[in-house]
Amino acid sequence: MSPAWWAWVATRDSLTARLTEAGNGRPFRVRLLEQRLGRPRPDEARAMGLPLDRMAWLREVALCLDGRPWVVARSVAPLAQLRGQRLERLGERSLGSWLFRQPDLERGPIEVTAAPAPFHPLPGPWGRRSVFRHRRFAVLVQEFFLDAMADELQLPTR
Ligand SMILES: C=C(O[C@@H]1C=C(C(=O)O)C=C[C@H]1O)C(=O)O
Repeated sequence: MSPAWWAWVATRDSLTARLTEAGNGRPFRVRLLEQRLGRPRPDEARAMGLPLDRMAWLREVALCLDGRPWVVARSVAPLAQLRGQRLERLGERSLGSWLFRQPDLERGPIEVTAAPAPFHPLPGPWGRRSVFRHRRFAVLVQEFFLDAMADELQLPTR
């Protein structure tokens, strides 16, 4: 991985904040693609140490700068660990800006993949995911960086 992409893929603070900054005045927007209850994919259940038959709150968004998707993200929060959080009310507000305001937030190790997003057709160089926990609430956040972002920021292809 090029150092320029590593700086994005390895960042452990809010991607929402970083994208807004990198957008350099371009309007940032979270576009809600899907929000529903359902079963996580088997690899997602494994990443969270969750039995395969458990239901979760699933959310898919595109993080857009000036209307163009730069990142697509899918988040999975097991129902049993929602602890009364009203995540369905987030709508087009960023999950990140809520998450990073939570006290005692812990972020697990970041897993990286060169495979494309399994839930979205737009191509991109890298994907990553990690589990956030605060108290007993847990959410797996998976983010795939898109070619459009590489174009706009003149990043290397990989
Ligand atoms: C975890 C973050 O939240 C971002 C916002 C998301 C959303 O609104 O659904 C999803 C994943 C992230 O790309 C972050 O900003 O780092």
